[in-house]
This record gives sequence, C-alpha cells and structure tokens, in this order.
Amino acid sequence: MLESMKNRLVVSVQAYPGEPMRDPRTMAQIALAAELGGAAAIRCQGLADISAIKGQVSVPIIGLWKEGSEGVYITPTLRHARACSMAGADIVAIDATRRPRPDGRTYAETVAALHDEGIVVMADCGSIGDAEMAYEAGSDILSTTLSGYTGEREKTAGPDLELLRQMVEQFDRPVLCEGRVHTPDQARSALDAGAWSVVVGTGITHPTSITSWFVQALETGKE
Ligand SMILES: CC(=O)N[C@H](C=O)[C@@H](O)[C@H](O)[C@H](O)COP(=O)(O)O
Repeated sequence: MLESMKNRLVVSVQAYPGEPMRDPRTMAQIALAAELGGAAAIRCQGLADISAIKGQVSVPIIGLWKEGSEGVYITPTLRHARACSMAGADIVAIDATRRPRPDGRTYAETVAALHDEGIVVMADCGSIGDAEMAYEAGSDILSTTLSGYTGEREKTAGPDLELLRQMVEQFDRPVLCEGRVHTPDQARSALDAGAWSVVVGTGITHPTSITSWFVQALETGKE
C-alpha cells in the first residue's frame, strides 16, 4: 500500500464544523473527484466521512478523527484510532506530539496497541523531537502535519521543508510532507526534498480559503 503512494499526491478532504460542505456525501464526491484527478490516497476526518469515502474510492484512505481544535485533537486516543480503522481507514493518522494524551496512554503504548490489531499508523509530528519519538515507537509513516501548530516550530507560509529534510535525513521510513502545500511548485519541492508523498488539503479541497486567496490578491494595492 505504501509503495502505491510513493512520489505521489495524497489529497486531504475535510470540512470544518459549521461549514457548508460539512456533509459526508459532499466529502465523498470531492474525494472521488480527487481520485479521478490522480490522487494516490485520500486523507479524511471523522467516522461518517471515512465510511462514505471508503464507499466511493478505491485508493487507500488515511483516516483520522478530530476531537476539538486545541492540544491533542487529531485522533487523540486509542479508542478514536480503533474507531477510524473500523470505519474503513486503511491507515490511521494520530497526533504524534510529546504532549500528554487525554486517555493517559503514551504515544508508544498507543502505537503498540494499534500494531497488535494490525493497524497501520501515520504519525502527525510537529517537530524533530516528535518525529524521533514517533520513529522510536515504530510508526509506519512519519509526517510534518503539525509543524507550526504546536508552538515548537514557526508557522511557515508554505510547507516546512526544513523539518521535512531533517526527518528524511534522520529516519529510514516514509516521510510525508503535509501542511500548507498550496501550489504545484511547493508540492514538487517537497518531493525534491525527499518526501515519500505530498499531502494537499486546503489548496485543493477548501474553496472558502482558495476564494479568499484570490480576493486578497485583488484587494492588494487597491485604492
Ligand atoms: C493542523 C491540522 O489540524 N491539520 C489537519 C490535519 O488533518 C487539516 O486541517 C489540514 O487541512 C491537513 O493537514 C492538510 O493541510 P493543508 O490544509 O494545510 O494542506
């Protein structure tokens, strides 16, 4: 499965609470459209979206479950991770920071329990320290997802290529570049920096943000 994602694009299909597109059917339609465009895998959030998307696409699904938006919120507990797998996720993405987890388990304990059940784990890291921990714990995939969101690294305008390079150099495991990849050129730079795959969310699947980028460009320099 990981080989099928090598050097390719993964599309993250997510809508946030209260947004107009927050509906599993809509998310599944967008996921299918992304697959038709050549996405090698789909990343998606929430049990209903995971199931709906699983029913539409044939590429692998990276599932996660967000609980809130502060602290450890990306698949914060073992229970959330198991549920993502049962809903149809082929890979489960979980918070891989060194912060305390709401169920009191360590990251390593969580990964060990998931591996016992045959679940493939993607580690959403925010720094090189997180990535070291995630690597040691045996995570199947490492990613830069949380860089810029945990206070450990600056929130760069584009992807955190510096962290990506460090991770690729240090760890003999697939490293996915995720977070603020907004253009095809940035995606290409991430592959050139050694990313196994590049994950793009907002830049492809969040029309409100994309619209606002155009609006801002038109407003810049206006009298
Ligand atoms: C930090 C966090 O919660 N990231 C989330 C993780 O699933 C999503 O909100 C992002 O859209 C995803 O990582 C893709 O990134 P971008 O949308 O920047 O291409």
